[in-house]
Amino acid sequence: MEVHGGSTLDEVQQYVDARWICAPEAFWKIFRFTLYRLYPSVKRLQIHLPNRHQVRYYDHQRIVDVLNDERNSKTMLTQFFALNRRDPHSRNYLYREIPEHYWWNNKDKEWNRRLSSRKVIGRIYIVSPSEGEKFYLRVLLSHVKGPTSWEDLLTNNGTPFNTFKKAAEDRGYLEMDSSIRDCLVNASCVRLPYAIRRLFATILIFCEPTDVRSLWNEFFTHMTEDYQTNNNVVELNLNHMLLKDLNQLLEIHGKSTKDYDLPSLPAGATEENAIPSVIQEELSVHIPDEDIQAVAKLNNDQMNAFKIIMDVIERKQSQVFFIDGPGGTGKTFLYRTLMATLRSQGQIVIATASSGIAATLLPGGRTAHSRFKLPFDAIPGSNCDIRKQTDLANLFRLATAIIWDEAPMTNRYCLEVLDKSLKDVLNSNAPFGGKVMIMGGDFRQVLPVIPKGTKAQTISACIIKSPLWAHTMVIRLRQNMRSMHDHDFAAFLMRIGDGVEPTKPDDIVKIPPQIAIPWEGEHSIQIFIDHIFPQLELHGWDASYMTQRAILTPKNDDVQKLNDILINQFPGEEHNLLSFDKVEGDTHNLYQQELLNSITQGGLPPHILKLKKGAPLMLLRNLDPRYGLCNGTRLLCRGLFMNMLDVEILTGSNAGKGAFLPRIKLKTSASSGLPFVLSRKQFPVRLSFAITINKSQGQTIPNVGIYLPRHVFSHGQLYVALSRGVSQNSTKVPIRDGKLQGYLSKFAGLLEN
Ligand SMILES: Nc1ncnc2c1ncn2[C@@H]1O[C@H](COP(=O)(O)OP(=O)(O)OP(=O)(O)O)[C@@H](O)[C@H]1O
Repeated sequence: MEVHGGSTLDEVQQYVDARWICAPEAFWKIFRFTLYRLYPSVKRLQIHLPNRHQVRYYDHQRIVDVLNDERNSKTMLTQFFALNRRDPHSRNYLYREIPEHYWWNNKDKEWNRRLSSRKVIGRIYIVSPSEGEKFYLRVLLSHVKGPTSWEDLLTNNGTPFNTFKKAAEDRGYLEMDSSIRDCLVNASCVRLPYAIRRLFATILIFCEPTDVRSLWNEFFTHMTEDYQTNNNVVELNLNHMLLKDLNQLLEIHGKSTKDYDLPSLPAGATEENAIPSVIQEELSVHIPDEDIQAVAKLNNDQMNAFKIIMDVIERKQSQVFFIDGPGGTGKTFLYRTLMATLRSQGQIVIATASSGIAATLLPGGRTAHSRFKLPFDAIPGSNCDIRKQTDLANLFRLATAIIWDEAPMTNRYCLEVLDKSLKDVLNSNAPFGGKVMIMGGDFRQVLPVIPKGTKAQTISACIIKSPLWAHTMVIRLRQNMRSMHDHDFAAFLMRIGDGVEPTKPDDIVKIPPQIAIPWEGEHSIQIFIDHIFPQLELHGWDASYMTQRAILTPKNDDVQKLNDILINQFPGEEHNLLSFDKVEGDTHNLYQQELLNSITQGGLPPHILKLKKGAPLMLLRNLDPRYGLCNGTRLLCRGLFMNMLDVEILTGSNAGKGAFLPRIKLKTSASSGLPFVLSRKQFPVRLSFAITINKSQGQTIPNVGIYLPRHVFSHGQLYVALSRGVSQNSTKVPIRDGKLQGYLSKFAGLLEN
């Protein structure tokens, strides 16, 4: 609106003139009420290169005087260095954290200790990457605590650097072009050729290397070292052997060496009549001796199930089974016995499970999604990606039985999609194309996850709601073998699982006194930790100690809090490995690093991965399910480098084996609630002293702690957590002593935070 006419345009005046003040606003102003308020207040922090800060002066001042005035040499940043030189307390903070503890005295140009508890947030001014050194200075200031001078900031481990970029690179704050090569260089020092081949395949799939051929040339000898020692073979053969091995490793992710810039296998190198690798792989699954001998150990229920299933197989009939048993009744034990018996007769059993971690407990186990090539979101009408003429279809034709553990966690449509596809591939109208299908699980445990779904939606997604359920023979296992030496505990678990344990108001369950650790304040958390991880400082590197224990809690935030406490108590030198975060397609750098680094999500590794050698980890991606590297696999950190982790597998049928992990790009999913896709390049692991309850499903944890600062949030979680334990004496839950409605007792749940 233009109010003033005339040639000169005064925007400010126009705004003032055009203002309309309503009566309430007028009153507000007349009575001088506050017009705006910002809490917590935000303090903007100056950033500049050495001697490149702004200085303000009046026209009448002489430049020489301005330059000689000592006040003009002082800025928030230079005074931050000065503060760190004189005050040891401030050295615990980053530049941006300083305003929370000190206030900027502009008159004296110095940082003074803050006495009030007013909350203040510090923000360093934004610097674009195009500003070069200033940008790298900001990167350093965002990560280095307590620098005392420019020189201090430019020095790492005693080595001085002449640019901020080099100093930031040396500290591991910048992504280096050579990171993939460095990863392979580190791995080749350990000299485990099979692990280097596996790492090479993982890099091809997850790291998008640009110059594959030069990596191949450089690390060829390291990848083929064991071929040379095992066989007296010539270079060409080595080439073929390596390509074939890589092909097998890539196949699991639907890739082959042809997809990369690698030498090609000559036509004759793949024998026409050779057994296809998917079938060969199933035929060569290792059969553990203890599984073959396990038939003699089966209890009555297990033996009954074993006989019924074997009878159907021997008669070459088809049937769908569901092994229904509460946690610890030996469902996995039964599948392993069945598999060992059939496999030792040369038959093929396809072993799958709904979760990666349950799949690793079965020899040759794979996740159902990857083995059946199920669509990501199965809906009625979708199909598995199994084509009739493929080797995979032949594998299903040849298989004697299919096992699907933890089936109740799966959406019923997955089951129906598989049924439809197998009918098509096997040309049969019988359920699952006439195959013997052995599903199993426990409906007391975690059910299919329907994001933001109601209880009714969860129930209707259950497999029992599928028409296939009518064709399913349910076989029950009743005896709890996990806690068979503690009958009271087994009975308590059954009552919790069946929902018949009496509850107090707010659905709080009374916990038996042997399990309870009374909550007497924050120090009780240490007592709790000491129960589960006794003498932790003496057990760095102890794989058997680590596999025997874990703390379970419903939420990721609490997992992180407990892991932080435990890693600080763990012996050894601490290493902080930082992720490289960016927003997909953010060419204008709209999102600042601090924001991206602060994003934490269940499936993402943390920005700062605090590690010590010998500490337990958990893998967050299905890197190589055949080799036991699944989402949820527990690992032990044997060695760590800037771009490579050397780990040992702790759980599942590959326990004890080693692997190398590269940094990989992990992205947030559409359900993250973020308005952008965050891409984080980090090792796909987290610490695993503490894990979420959902990740523990299927595992036996002899010393288990359950930390419930708040109610469990989904069906079956309390039961899953408690049923990981073997007895009351080795299961611990901190609880709050409380008097509830005149009833003095101990209750699970609700610790004060
Ligand atoms: N017949 C048996 N003899 C000896 N030990 C057994 C027997 N059956 C099961 N176990 C042991 O009991 C423990 C629990 O068994 P398993 O993991 O098979 O139970 P599960 O029903 O699969 O449990 P979950 O539902 O929690 O996955 C394991 O340590 C297993 O070795």
